[in-house]
Amino acid sequence: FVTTPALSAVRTQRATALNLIMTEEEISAILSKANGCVESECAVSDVDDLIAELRDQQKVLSARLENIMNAVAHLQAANAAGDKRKTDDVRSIVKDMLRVFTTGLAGRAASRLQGRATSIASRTYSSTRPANDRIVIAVGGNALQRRGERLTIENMLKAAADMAPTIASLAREHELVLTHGNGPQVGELALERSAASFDVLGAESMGQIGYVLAQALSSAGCPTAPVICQVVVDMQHEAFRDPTKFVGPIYGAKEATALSQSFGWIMKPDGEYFRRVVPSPPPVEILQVEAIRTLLEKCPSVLPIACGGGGVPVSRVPSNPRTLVGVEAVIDKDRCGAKLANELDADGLIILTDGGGIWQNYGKPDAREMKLASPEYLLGTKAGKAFPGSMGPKIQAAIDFVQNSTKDDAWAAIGDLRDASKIFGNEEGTLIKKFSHSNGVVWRERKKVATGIGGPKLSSDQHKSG
Ligand SMILES: Nc1ncnc2c1ncn2[C@@H]1O[C@H](COP(=O)(O)OP(=O)(O)O)[C@@H](O)[C@H]1O
Ligand SMILES: NC(=O)OP(=O)(O)O
Repeated sequence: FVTTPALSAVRTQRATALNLIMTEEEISAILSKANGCVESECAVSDVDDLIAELRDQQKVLSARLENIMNAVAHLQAANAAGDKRKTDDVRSIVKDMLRVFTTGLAGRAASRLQGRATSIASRTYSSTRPANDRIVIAVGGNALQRRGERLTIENMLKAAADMAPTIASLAREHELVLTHGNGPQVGELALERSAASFDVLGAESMGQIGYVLAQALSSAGCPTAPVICQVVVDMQHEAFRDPTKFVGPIYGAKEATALSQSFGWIMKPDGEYFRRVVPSPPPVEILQVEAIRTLLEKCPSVLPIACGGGGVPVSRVPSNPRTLVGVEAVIDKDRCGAKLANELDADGLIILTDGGGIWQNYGKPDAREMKLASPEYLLGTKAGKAFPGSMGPKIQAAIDFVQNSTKDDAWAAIGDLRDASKIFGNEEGTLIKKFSHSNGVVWRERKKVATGIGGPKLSSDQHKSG
């Protein structure tokens, strides 16, 4: 922009083009500070004032630029479907983009208030949810590593790049915190360095995954701040006597016995194969929660990535509780995500997997998927207590979040990452919230057998060692 009074005449003639950059109000705020400075002695305080004004404007312009980049990413994604794209959806995105250009310049205060909520939003999926909910989204370690593929950084980057537009699109509409699993990755790191302890390996996996997600999300127009979180656990918890968390690859029976004898690993069956298990105590205290809250409140355009891998497990030394020590464990990221969501007073918790929602009689011919379930219903079925396989901790996390929330309409959802946008309208996945009719459960009509979407997870689909 130009900082001479002559600008206003030019501006009147080319109002539309210039208004896309700065409003009259914003330009005059800068001009008045600059003119005041030039007309006086340019005192230190005057220049400081001008600098502060310019910095403020710089932030506003960066946010606008980001909105435009988001619009481009969103339109590209919508247009990529070619002949199969839904024209109504594309039109709705373009309308939202127009709204950004016409209402997004209503002055600095409005722009700050709008934050991420109205930056650029496709509202195609939010018809049943108010925009700008505060939501914690948990993605599984398996979402970063497609089943059947080797766990390499290259494959992780590819999986993250596939996932990023979905998360970026939700982040434009809602106030998100992203958390992620680390089961496959932390197990792989443990294979490389068997002497390292799981707190350190956990922190390393968080750094690795946080970086990969940050890179992919940034390319999708969504700036992030990965935070390495420490999470206090109770060393007396029974989880230390009965390790349950699967980490790393699968092995055949002979290989598993040999590894157990060589390294003292505890191996448990996972389907027809075996996998290493480590203790997984519940999270008691998330030490960086205030930092995450501050990020949400002060930097609305930045998406915090927090409590990855359930956080680094630490315990307090009983004789000096300020002193922390690392713990040999891997916390479940869904349970930690639920705690994080409660502590941030979130509206929702979404747990994204590479399967569907919650199935009854999972993997059997008479399987059916829950569309809507109340926490009470889930607690009363084996789902809430001893649901087999990996779904148990997810269901428990959803129940914990909804029941511990101070909000009556708090909700949790479990579904496939690829269906993330449809989860909001309850078109896909399972929604968990308080309700009393229909005995606390509504079944999804159309899917009859859980052998396609949400079908049984075969161990042979998982990544193998090496
Ligand atoms: N009752 C069930 N309903 C749906 N999925 C189930 C059920 N029981 C086990 N699963 C399996 O759990 C998987 C999700 O768990 P997991 O792979 O551990 O998730 P993450 O993505 O967090 O690593 C689904 O893809 C599905 O194969
Ligand atoms: N820490 C954790 O729960 O990781 P996964 O989701 O990958 O199992």
